[in-house]
Amino acid sequence: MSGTLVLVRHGQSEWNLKNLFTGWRDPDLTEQGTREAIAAGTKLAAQGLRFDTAFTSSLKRAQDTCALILGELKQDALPTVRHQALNERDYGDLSGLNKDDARAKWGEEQVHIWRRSYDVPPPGGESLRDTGARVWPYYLHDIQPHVLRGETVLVAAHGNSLRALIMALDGLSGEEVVSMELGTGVPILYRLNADSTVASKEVL
Ligand SMILES: O=C(O)[C@H](O)COP(=O)(O)O
Repeated sequence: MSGTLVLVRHGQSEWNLKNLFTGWRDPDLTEQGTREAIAAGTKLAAQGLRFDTAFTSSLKRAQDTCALILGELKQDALPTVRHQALNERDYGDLSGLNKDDARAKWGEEQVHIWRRSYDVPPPGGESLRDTGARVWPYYLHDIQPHVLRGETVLVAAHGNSLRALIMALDGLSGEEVVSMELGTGVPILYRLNADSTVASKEVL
């Protein structure tokens, strides 16, 4: 057995609440989102976890989630690496649009394809495959080595950047990833084998 990898999608953001496509836009957490991040930290503390390293994106909602989790663990001073490779999928021209308005304009099915398919990008934005093409190399080069050294590593990021990472960790196909949904502030705990394969996965 090697180390532990904890993935957490940020808590509810102001734009999640307003039902807007967000992507690389940078809204704050809502009060509920703040509570969700703190609750994630409480759950991780109850597991007896202590982090050795933390990674987050260049966007506030993930950074604040990361800091709130570390605060719950009394690990506020833990150095945290921020990198845009972990940012949300770029929603391109959909960014800032209301999701229901988009469904009214382009149809339920088209919007679902843009939101959940593996390889169809929203107009001017990234497909999940495009997102994975930046997330996975960053994971392999910058994050995985810490886990393989036996560390406990936190990654606080976004719905689709984490879907891309989980797709690769779990070996899911492009069809299988369509039905994967990640809740805000729900920690997913992976233990890895020394050969980097997944030993266990638990949704907390
Ligand atoms: O960028 C966004 O709008 C959300 O963070 C994720 O949105 P989705 O669930 O529509 O992919």
